[in-house]
Amino acid sequence: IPTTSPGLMRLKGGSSMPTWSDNPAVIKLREIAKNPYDLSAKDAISPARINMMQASACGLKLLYATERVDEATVDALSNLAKERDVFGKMKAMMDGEVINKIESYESENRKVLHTAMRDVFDKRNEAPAAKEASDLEMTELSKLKDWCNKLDKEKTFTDLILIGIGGSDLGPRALYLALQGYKKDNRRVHFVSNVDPDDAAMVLKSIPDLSKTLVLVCSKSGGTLETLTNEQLVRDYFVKKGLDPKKHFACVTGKGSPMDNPAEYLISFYMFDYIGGRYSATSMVGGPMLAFGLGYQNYEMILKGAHDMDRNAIGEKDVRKNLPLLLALLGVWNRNFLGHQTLAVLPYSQALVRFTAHLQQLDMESNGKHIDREGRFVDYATGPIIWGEPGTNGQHSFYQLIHQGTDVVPCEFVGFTNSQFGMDLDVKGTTSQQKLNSNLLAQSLAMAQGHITSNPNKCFDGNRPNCVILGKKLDPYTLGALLALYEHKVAFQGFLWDINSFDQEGVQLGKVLANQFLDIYQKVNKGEAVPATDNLSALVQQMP
Ligand SMILES: O=P(O)(O)OC[C@H]1O[C@](O)(CO)[C@@H](O)[C@@H]1O
Repeated sequence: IPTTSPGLMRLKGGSSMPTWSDNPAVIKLREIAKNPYDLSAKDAISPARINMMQASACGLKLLYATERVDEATVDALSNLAKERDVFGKMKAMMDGEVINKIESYESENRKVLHTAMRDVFDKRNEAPAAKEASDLEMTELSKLKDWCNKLDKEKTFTDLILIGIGGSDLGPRALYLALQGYKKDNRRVHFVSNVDPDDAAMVLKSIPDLSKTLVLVCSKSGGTLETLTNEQLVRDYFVKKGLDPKKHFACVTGKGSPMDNPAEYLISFYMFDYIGGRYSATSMVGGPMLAFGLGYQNYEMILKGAHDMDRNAIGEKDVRKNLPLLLALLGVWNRNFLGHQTLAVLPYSQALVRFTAHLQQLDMESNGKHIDREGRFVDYATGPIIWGEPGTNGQHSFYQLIHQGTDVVPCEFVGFTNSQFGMDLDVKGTTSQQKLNSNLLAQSLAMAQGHITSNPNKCFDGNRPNCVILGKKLDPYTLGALLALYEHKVAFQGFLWDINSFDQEGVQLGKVLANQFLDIYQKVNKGEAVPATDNLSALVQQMP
C-alpha cells in the first residue's frame, strides 16, 4: 500500500486521530497477536466458553467462541473502540453531522442518515436523532401506505419490474428474495439491473401479463447509464405491445435529479442525498417494491427490526453486548492483527441467496479505501474481500479450501432455528431444517478445532476463526435487524480505521473510460473511421 503519492499533497496539518500504530490498543493487540488464542488446543472450546462468548440483540445471537480471542483480546479490542471514538462517530452519523467527507479535499460533503429512515416508531416520546430527515421520510411512508391501499383495492397490478443497479438493486433484491415466505398472493417482483440486453429480455419474456405490470425505475442520481438504458428498453417494449408507459411506470429518485419528472410517472417516491445507495434498502429505494410484493405491514416490520438494531448500535456501550460493534471488532482483529484478507459470509438459509452479494457492495464499496478521513494514505489494512454462498451448497463447492487451503478464510455463518414455510419432513429421525443446522454447527466447529491424524491428507489444522449468527426464524423483523447489524458493522469498522465509508470514488474511473469507449462505438456505428493508434480503439477492435 503506497503511503506517499505526488498526487496527494496534504493541505492541512494536524490530525484529530492518533495514527493507527500509535494507538495503545493497537500496540497491545499486536503483542497479543504474536500468540493468539489457539482454538485447536485440547479443550480450547468448552461449554463454558461457548456460553460466555455470545451476545444477543433484536432476536439475533452472535456466538464467537470459535474466534481466536480470549477475554484479554476482547478487552483490548474494546479499548481500541474507545481510543478510535467509535461511539462519538456513530452519534455524529445518526445526529446528521456532515461526516461523508475528506477533510480539505473535494468530496461529497454530505450527512449520512439511513438510520433516520427507520427512526419513525417512538411515538415521539423520544425525538428522533435527526428529526427533519425522519419527518421527510414519514411523508414518503404515508404516501407509500396510501398507494399500497389503492393497489390492494384496485387489484390492477400483479407484477412489478424493478429497474436499478448497485444499491438501487442489490439490497432491495436481497430483502425481497429473503422473504418469499411472506409474499402477497398473486404478486410477483422481477429485477432488471445489468445493461446486458439479455437481462431485460429474459425478464420481459417471463412476465405473464404486461398489462398488469408496474415498472419501478430506481436511481438516486437519476443518471446511471445502465438504469436509463434499461428504462428506455422496457418503455419501448411496452409501446410495442400497445401499452402506455405513463400508466405503468413509477420511479424512486433523489429530489431534483434528472429523473425527478412526475409527469413521466404514475407516482414518484423520493430518497435524499444523505442516503448512500448501499445503505438505501430501508428508504424508498426498498419501500415501494417490498411493500408491493410483501405488503406494507411487512415492510414496516423490516424497518422496526432495523431501528431496534440501530438502538443496540448506539445505545449499548458494552462491546460484549453491542452486536454490530462486536462483529466489527472481531473482523478488525482477523483483518489487521491476524492478517486475513478475505471474509466469507455463509448463510445457512436459501432465502439469503443474494444477501452476501448485497454485503459485497455494502462492505467493499464502503471500506475498500486507501486514504483516511484527512486524505492521508493509510499504512494498515482496511476492508476485506467479501464473498460467500448459502450452505449447504457451498460445502460441496469451495469448503475444501476453507478447511485445508493454504489461506485462512474467516467465516461468518448465519442460520435460523425454524424454516420460513414450515414445509418440512422428519427423515431418519430429523427434519431438513435440523440437517441444515447440524451442518452449520459442524462447519463452525470443524474449522475451529480441526482434526489431526497421522495421514496428512486427512489432517485439518483447525484454528480457522469464525463466528455464528443465529435467529429463531427469518421473518421481516429479524431480516431488518440482520441488515442493520451489517450496516453498522461496516460503519463501525470504517470508524475504527478512520476512513470515509460513505463515498465511492473508486468506481468513477471505469465509468469515465466506459464513456470514452462508447464514443468509439458511436463512430463505428456511424461508419466513421476510428484512430488505430490509441489503446481504446485497439481494444474495441479486438471484439470478435
Ligand atoms: O441509484 P443510482 O444513482 O442509479 O446509483 C447506483 C449505484 O451506482 C453506484 O454509484 C456505484 O457505481 C452505487 O454507489 C450506487 O448504489
